[in-house]
Amino acid sequence: MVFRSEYPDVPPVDLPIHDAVLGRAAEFGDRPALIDGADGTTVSYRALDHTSRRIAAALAEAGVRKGDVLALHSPNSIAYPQVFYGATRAGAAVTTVHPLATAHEFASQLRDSGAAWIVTVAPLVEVARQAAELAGGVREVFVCDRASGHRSVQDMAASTAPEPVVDIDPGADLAALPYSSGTTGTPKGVMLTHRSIATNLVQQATLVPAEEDDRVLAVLPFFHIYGLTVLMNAPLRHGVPVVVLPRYDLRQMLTAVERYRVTALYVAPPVVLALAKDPAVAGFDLSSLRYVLSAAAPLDAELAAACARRLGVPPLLQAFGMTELSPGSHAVPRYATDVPPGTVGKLMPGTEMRVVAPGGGPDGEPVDLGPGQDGELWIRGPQVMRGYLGRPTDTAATVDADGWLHTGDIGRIDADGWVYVVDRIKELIKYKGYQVAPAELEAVLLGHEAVADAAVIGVPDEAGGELPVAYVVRREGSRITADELIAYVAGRVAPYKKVRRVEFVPAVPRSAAGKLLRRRLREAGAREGSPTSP
Ligand SMILES: CC(C)(COP(=O)(O)OP(=O)(O)OC[C@H]1O[C@@H](n2cnc3c(N)ncnc32)[C@H](O)[C@@H]1OP(=O)(O)O)[C@@H](O)C(=O)NCCC(=O)NCCSC(=O)/C=C/c1ccc(O)cc1
Repeated sequence: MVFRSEYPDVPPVDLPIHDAVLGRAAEFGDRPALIDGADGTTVSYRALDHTSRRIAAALAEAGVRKGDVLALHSPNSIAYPQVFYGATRAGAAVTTVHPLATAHEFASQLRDSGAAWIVTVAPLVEVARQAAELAGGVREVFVCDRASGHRSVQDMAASTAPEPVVDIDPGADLAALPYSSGTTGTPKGVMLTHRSIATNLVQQATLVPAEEDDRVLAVLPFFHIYGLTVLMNAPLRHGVPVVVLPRYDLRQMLTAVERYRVTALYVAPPVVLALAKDPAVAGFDLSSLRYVLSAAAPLDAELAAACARRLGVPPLLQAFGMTELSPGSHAVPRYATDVPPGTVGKLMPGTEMRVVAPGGGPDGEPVDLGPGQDGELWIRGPQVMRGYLGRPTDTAATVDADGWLHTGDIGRIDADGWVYVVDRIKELIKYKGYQVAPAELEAVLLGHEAVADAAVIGVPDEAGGELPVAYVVRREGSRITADELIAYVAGRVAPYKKVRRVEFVPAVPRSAAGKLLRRRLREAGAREGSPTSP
């Protein structure tokens, strides 16, 4: 049984992403496109369009060619979109890098993506240099600000080189190459074409349209597809100013909402928790807010209601998607009334969904379920990724021959077309809306000489959503402590991936073939209530 969107189809947007987003920049002219939420520096639409063209010219002169991959390694800033569209105009695909990635993590991404160019910022330039050295193949490291020995994007924006003429095929050429763990394993490059991202903008805007006088706050990171598309591409396409913050800090966020009269807040559940409960919220004038949308991780319905009540905004909107969906497949319509609590919304236009029984029928064939029944959500539409870069087996395991993306999430649809996500079959841990791949942490733990075996699972946590917890089998004779192992892992991974607790066990569950059975650990934990209490 295939569920179809109730909205009229949208035609695919066959434009390069910079044209899809900045096509009306001249019309928007001097209107602010980007406002630095910390110091108020403003970039107009005209200036954004102009600088992105000049940066493209300078990148082309430096040697960037169509098909190259450029790694963008920076917290949110008003330079970020300028570099992004500059790179795509030069024909490059942008692989976005977490600013807190370790040099090793960054080097893996550089190697895997084949990136030849890096754009970073002065505080991170050392890590970028190390990563480039480890990976090899990087031709130049640029900076958005200033760092000696590196060309600055600020100077490149004044380049007099000719703007490159690049023939982009929107349906085939990649605009972005974010990394996602998908349903299993370690991070993989998600191939998103110009067309998949641009079309998803239209799909999304059908349900959550921008108003002429909206102001969006970009506090979530641009390096994730949520930030890149919903906070950067989407508002800029409609002439809406984006107030940019470098990182999440509750007071700084509230100050920016008050000062710049922000109307739309796009967040993840940990921010909803703070908005609902933190005493600081009461000290700010947040009356400009018209709506709050939460995505990236499951949101508790009562928490959502408490947040809306406190802020005096309509019930919180949710959206659902994943990096592999450019990123959206469902959203609660901005102006809908009578929205049932807890729903992630309705199918976006041009999007189909199946709800499939996990495990399938007797021969493993998919068994479709009807409304009200819980199953794995399968999605098909123009927003589905082209695949994982260089990984045909992983791609085939995620997007089947008929184009259905198997999300790894369990959900259901009700008789009115509202969709709910209730569980997850993929083994990925979601910490504050960030993906943490258990296999990656297990590999780090197994690299320690005192560790004979290890398994990592997520356990529920109010503030983080889920916390990565490790079950470790010590080598005979070893007396290593939990704290020592926690510190060992923390020294080797980005902070959001830290193992938060370690339990020593005699063995971790494995199948006869040696496959780790993480689900067994989770089930054991659920039976005991608190599997990991110290
Ligand atoms: C704003 C959050 C929610 C909370 O921020 P935070 O509490 O400051 O923590 P961080 O997560 O930034 O940092 C992790 C840790 O690193 C630490 N950290 C911080 N900066 C430092 C430092 N410079 N040195 C060292 N340590 C540090 C920080 O203190 C923290 O430590 P700890 O408190 O122990 O966890 C942040 O986690 C966040 O942005 N999460 C969202 C991630 C995200 O965008 N995911 C999207 C994936 S794509 C997706 O789901 C798509 C959805 C979608 C679907 C459909 C649609 O239509 C639209 C969208």
